[in-house]
Amino acid sequence: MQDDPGERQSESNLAGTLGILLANLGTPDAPTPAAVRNFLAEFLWDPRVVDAPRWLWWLVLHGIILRIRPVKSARAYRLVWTRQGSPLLLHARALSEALREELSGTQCIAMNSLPELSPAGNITAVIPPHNEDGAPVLALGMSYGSPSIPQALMQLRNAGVRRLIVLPLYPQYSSATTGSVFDRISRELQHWRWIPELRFINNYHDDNAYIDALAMSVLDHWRSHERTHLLFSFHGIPQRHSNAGDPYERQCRETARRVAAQLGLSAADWSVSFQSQVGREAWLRPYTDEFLLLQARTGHKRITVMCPGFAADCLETLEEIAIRNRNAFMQHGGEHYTYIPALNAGKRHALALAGLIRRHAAGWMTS
Ligand SMILES: C=CC1=C(C)c2cc3[nH]c(cc4nc(cc5[nH]c(cc1n2)c(C)c5CCC(=O)O)C(CCC(=O)O)=C4C)c(C)c3C=C
Ligand SMILES: [Fe+2]
Ligand SMILES: [Fe+2]
Repeated sequence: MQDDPGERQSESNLAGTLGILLANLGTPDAPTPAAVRNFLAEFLWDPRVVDAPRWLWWLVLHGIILRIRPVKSARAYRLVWTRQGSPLLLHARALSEALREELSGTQCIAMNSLPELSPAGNITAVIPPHNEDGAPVLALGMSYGSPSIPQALMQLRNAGVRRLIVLPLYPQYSSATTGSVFDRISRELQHWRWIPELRFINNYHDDNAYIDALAMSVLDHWRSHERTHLLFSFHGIPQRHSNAGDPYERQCRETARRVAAQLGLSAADWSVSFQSQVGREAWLRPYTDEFLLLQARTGHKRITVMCPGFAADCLETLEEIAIRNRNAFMQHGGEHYTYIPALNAGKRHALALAGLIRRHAAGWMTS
């Protein structure tokens, strides 16, 4: 059990700062086989990601996968790696900064001024907590690799956070991603003496401002690129997860439907597909790579692709969609292929996430 600095704080600090934990998947520390191996060993051992029987999976993972995949994946990572490191981490850090900026005019309501606690029933009293301007404190934590979720939680705890909103940067809920964030947090909090108040954002697949930001990013793109058939490509999950009640596929399709409706597209103008499948079992269909080859040969030879499930560009969008699938599409008869970047640290994205946080902080914040 870890002692909590909060326990040693004065009465006035019981007000407690509001903390925001932005969570994402994680990425290797370097585009090398050794670093990718470390990352994959942690990631692929998570039973939410691969739910095969443990002893069998341990043998397959360590005996086969971790001997082959790190070399292949490191090669792919090298194609998108930047001077400042992994694109996923760079974009997530920039988004976190943009969100901090967006929330900087917002103040926490002190715990002891909540309506039910205030004798006067007055909720306007605002006591600035530890950070100077009273704005929430943000930390970025990854489910695998670093900065880790435990590191982010520690940062928030050291800043005096007593109320915590967790925002997994996955617009569509899936057990493999959002569920893993929850597991990682609850595992860490088992060691804390004083657990903070906690709100967990489950998904935001149909949030108006998120849909709006996506639709505007398409329009922005089409201002300087040809307007073509629009493909919404989402990361896949095993079909089995979907059959067992994971709402992911339904939420992906709803996001796409809402964006298409906002753009005024007819049914023939857009499609949905699922990318990045791993292993031999059936994943959600249609597969993005197969769908694109079919289009290149006999369907829409001019295509625009976006990946609304990725809050930040990463290996799966930059290497798989913008490079690998593009090359295959063009080599098999395709004529035009462009990729619309993820929302990343864009103003509309930060605004959408800030709105989401404000709504989930009802009673905890004032603007
Ligand atoms: C093996 C099972 C996997 C499941 C299930 C899965 C679901 C899933 N993943 C994301 C988002 C990302 N995945 C990323 C990389 C990645 N994913 C898998 C496997 C599964 N993903 C692997 C093995 C890898 C590593 C790269 C590789 O070797 O191909 C990333 C990018 C990380 C980066 O460093 O850039 C993201 C983001 C979602 C949203 C999802 C389910 C909905
Ligand atoms: Fe993945
Ligand atoms: Fe991949």
